[in-house]
Amino acid sequence: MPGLIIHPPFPEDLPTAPLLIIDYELLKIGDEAEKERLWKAATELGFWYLKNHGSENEVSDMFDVGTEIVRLPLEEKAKFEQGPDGTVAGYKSPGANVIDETGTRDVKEYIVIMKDDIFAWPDVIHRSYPEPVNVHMESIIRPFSQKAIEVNLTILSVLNEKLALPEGTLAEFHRPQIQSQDAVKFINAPPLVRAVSEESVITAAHTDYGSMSFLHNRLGGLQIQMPGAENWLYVKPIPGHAICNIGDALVIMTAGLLRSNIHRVIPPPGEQSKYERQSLVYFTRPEDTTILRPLVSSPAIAAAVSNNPEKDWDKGVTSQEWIARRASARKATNYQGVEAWKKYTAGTEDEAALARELTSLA
Ligand SMILES: O=C(O)CCC(=O)C(=O)O
Ligand SMILES: [Fe+2]
Repeated sequence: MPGLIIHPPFPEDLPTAPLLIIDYELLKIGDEAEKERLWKAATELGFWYLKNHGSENEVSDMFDVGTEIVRLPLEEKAKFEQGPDGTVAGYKSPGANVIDETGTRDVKEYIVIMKDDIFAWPDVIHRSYPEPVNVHMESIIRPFSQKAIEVNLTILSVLNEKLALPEGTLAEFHRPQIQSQDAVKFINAPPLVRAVSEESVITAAHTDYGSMSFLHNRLGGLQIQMPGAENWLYVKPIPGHAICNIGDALVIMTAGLLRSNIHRVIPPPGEQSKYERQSLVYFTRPEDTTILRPLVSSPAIAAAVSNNPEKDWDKGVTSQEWIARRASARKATNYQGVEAWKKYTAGTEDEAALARELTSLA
């Protein structure tokens, strides 16, 4: 039973990133002080821990499902390979993605199950999946997704209020029943001893593509750069706590008021490196046809736009196009050298400086 593995603890002597711990129960009852702390976390760092999220059992079951999938023979998993066209749905085999500008291939594998397929099942909207997905769809994958959507939409509603957007504005762009690139992702990376060298990253530095990510990991390895700093700090996993972060779509929609922080994954530290590293994310992303541009019905966002006329926040692409560009540029088969890698994998990381300037004014 994968769930029974006892991992060594995260080393005590490593510097870690000071993420705020936000209490989901308090957010749900509308606690003003907690909403203010969420706003601080979302604007200053874009990353925070979430406790009392009420999905621990669903998360644990999802780790078991994910493990069952990655244990299938590679030939079986390969039938569901994502392909190079920018779709995020399906299986990604080890080596199918690039982790740096020189074209180094990755060692991790992952399976991405789309929200639209989860709720339409047994009908297929985007694609089909390995058999364990069908077996556990109704009993595990759908209940987990429901909880994750509830958490992410609750957070979006607090941010909507803090941004002084007309009520329900962010919710209108994230209706669960409308097609989007929302997805559950389960990632599996081999132990250091087998295939990963200490220098090699598991996941290249990136910002997330969408709106809100609800992440669960058990071993260290996730790292972030604090605003303005070049060095990487570990985000220490805390049992029962999710890690939440903002993605590019919300940076663009808020003209930089919210922050999508750069992060990467390296092999787990110390004794933990001897173990397989698994993680689970639910990505909430705007509906596919949403055009990424600032929501100027918020006075604060309108001011952020007009105070920075040189900044072109109107990306002229839909959410789906934004995601497809970034996802396809990471495929090893699409790798075209350093310049193309930089250009096509780019997210909103360059807007971070502006976001900082604006939040310090707020
Ligand atoms: O595995 C992790 O802890 C983080 C994964 C991640 O950043 C991602 O998949 O976007
Ligand atoms: Fe990420």
